[in-house]
Amino acid sequence: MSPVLEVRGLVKRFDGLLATDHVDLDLRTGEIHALIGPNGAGKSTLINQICGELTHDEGSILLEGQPIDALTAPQRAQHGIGRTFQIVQLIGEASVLDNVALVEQVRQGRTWRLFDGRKSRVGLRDSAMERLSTAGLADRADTRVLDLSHGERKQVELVMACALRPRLLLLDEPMAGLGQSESAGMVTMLDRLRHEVPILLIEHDMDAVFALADRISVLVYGRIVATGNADTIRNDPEVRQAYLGEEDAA
Ligand SMILES: Nc1ncnc2c1ncn2[C@@H]1O[C@H](COP(=O)(O)OP(=O)(O)OP(=O)(O)O)[C@@H](O)[C@H]1O
Repeated sequence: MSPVLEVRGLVKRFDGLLATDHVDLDLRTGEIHALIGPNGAGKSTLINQICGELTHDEGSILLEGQPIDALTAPQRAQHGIGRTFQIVQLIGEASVLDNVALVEQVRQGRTWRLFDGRKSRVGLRDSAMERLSTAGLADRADTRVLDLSHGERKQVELVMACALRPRLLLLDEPMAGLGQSESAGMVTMLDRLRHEVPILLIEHDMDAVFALADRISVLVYGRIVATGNADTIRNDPEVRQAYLGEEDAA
């Protein structure tokens, strides 16, 4: 079975800088693949090329075996490349359940109206409630989004991104700005979601990365220097040197 996402020989140059240096990477069904690396290593640049916000100079990107190089960012989103925290916007005055139900409604191709009849409303709310239960957020269903904590909002955004049923999710630092218990909540939630949608995860929180990732790829100066499970990465000499180098510089 081909990987959900395959990046082959990707190159991105900014003037003289090689920001992406012949990167090969794949994302498989059911996995969380973390992309880590020091500041400026090229993680965001790589993710931006995958979702189509940046063009690449060389190489190819395949979604379920099909090249998507010629597709624009909106077209890639339509083909199932999902990315929080940009693709969905929360309606603060509405409940968590209604926010998720609205995304269900949009996915089902209905008009953007706050529910057009009791029957459809019940169906959409049932689907939304199921999603919230799977994510461990059922007890917040009736809470207004305005009344959620920052971490809970990020979790709801993630549920909404999943309600669009993407083929994969690109997550750029989902733990950023979260407190300790909120990070723990996000880790639990991502752990549950991996079976629903494969995730390419950029994250600086190494505890979260080591807790969640099936595989980890390490990017240094635009180049993947190692890919493997947590133990392989922890013991890789080039990785240790890259991170030690960063500590020395601090
Ligand atoms: N639009 C741009 N024009 C020129 N250089 C850029 C541009 N975007 C990024 N760069 C450079 O490309 C390199 C990689 O940047 P990028 O933001 O992808 O790294 P990163 O690994 O995501 O960093 P961080 O962890 O700090 O977010 C950096 O040297 C950065 O200065």
